[in-house]
Amino acid sequence: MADSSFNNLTSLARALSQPKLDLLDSPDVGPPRNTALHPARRRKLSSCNSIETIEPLTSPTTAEARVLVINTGGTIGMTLHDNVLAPKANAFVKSLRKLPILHDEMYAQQTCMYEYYGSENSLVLPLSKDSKRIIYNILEYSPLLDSSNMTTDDWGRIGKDIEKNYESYDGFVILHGTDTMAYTASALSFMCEHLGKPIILTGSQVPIYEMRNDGRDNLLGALLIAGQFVIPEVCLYFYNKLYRGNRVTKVDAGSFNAFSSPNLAPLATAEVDITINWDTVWRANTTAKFQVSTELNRNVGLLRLFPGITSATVRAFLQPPMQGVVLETYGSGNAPDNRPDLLEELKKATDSGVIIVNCTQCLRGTVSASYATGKVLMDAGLIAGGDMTPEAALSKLSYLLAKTELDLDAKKKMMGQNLRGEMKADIAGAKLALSDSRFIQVIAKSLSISCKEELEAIRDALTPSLACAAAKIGDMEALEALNDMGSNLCLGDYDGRTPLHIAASEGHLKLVQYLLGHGASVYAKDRYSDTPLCNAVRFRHKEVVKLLRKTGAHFSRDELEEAGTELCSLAAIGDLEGLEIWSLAGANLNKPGYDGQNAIQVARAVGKKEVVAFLVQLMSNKSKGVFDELNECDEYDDDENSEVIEFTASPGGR
Ligand SMILES: NC(=O)C[C@H](N)C(=O)O
Repeated sequence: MADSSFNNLTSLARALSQPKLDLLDSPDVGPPRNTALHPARRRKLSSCNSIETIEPLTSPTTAEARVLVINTGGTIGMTLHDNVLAPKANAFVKSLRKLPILHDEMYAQQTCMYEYYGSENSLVLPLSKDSKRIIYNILEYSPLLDSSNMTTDDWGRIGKDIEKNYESYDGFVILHGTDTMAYTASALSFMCEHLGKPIILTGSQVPIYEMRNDGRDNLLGALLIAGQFVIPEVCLYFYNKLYRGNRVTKVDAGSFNAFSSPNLAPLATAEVDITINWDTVWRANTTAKFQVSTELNRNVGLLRLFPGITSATVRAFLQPPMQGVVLETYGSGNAPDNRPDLLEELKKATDSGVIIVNCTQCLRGTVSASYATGKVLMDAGLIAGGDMTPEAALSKLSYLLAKTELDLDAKKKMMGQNLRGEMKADIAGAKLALSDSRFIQVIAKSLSISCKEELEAIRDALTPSLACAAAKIGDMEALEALNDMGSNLCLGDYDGRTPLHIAASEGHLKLVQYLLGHGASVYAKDRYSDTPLCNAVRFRHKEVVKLLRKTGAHFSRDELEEAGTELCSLAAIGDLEGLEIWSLAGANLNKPGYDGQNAIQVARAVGKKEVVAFLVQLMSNKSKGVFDELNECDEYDDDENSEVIEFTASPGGR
């Protein structure tokens, strides 16, 4: 095992022995820019009357992040009517505006936030510990629902709204009642394909309007995580913990600590600090774009076994139009093996094409075929649901059964596979243990370290820089070795620059592809708020830009605003390559610059006919949809390192 770990020290040595270490002399490291307010906002700001008279509220290192909050209802926004709790419309935003921990009115006024983002539903958190401002917009549904009233249509509505707003926000928070939150979280985790940004469901047990409540903390924690960390998962945040959404279940109706994730440790804990368990975070490992599949099949159900259940009950439950059932069995997936009447009903249903998944009634643990009483269910054609929660198994069935492009066998196969971290992956696919790595062994020995936590701390301290060094020189072997020893290839260096930023800056297409296939995020921002796409554009790597765009990378609203001025400058100097790459990256060629003229007008004004012709050609190609061959992926697909994985992914980018 040790041979395949990081024993290829030549590549490490190569990476480390570069005369000048990558980031220090990297051309993309410039003086810190003022990311507090983008120039477009600053321009607006200068037109605000009050600006001369106020103290600046932002430091040069403050960055802003944007989060969309979708308020679907739930106790968090309820009030008492006739002695029972029910949702109250149009009250939530007004109430938050009066809470200083959830809204900084002074910042909003002084930075002209409302002029830029709209005044009705925009709010901003106070400055975070990491000097970030999280601006959030609340989209309130009508009617607001107690989550007991929600259906699959409501899940579809949430999915569509996320898809519609995906490029405008860094993360999403869904306010939702707790009663069916685990179902919605599970369903969204499957519906959101190739997800690259955090979607966090939260709510509360006591309305936010009451003096003692858990709603404020839950909302604040969810906003801080959604705005500050690229966790590309559908999560659930409650009582200081962030969970994977498809691993949770509601376990307590009367406690603030209402949810449990029995088979998976939390993804993050919010204590003195917010600590992310990056090793557990699930990554799409894909070069495909985010999309939401809102088609769900409603002919699914949950059937809980109990001693003495009659075959008539089972038969009635399995009648058409039923197409998929989660059978909640005893212990490690057991059912009576002395009840041929029951087993026959199950077998008849699976033979006729109903998918039946075996999940345990126990809160913790997995189904296995260790008992004769478990094996009979396999023989009856049931699919082992591993350690999935019934909520996850049900919504997975609903999602897969709606996929018209899959035949029954493919659906059955995928039911037993891990698609979004909802069940434990195959042991056979497990990677090296950390302590198997020779590189880590050598360091641990020289530092007299033996415990796992210290080993992990060393790995996490060293490997981001090593991975960036490898990315700088295009050393694929070193990256693979780092990946094999369990390193998280999405972590950034001291400037928050990830290996993907570096590979994109250097134009190492193969490495960019490898990193995207191993959990790297196109949405990672360095301390200057630059993404890998910004870097690839800046250093003119056309193929990298295409691949990043294909994976869903996009400019921010501010960057798109600024693009007009950049395009005008490029047009004025006749830089055709620059114009093409900005266009490839998604810039609107018609966008005016600071003086109101667009690139074509500037080119005409300075007499650059070839630029005018080039821009006209680019625009007409773009409008015909043939412009950038973004959908032509042969170039990437036939590469043996390419992993365009449609549905599966893995934790920690491995
Ligand atoms: N705590 C809550 O949110 C419970 C409420 N009945 C709901 O699920 O909407």
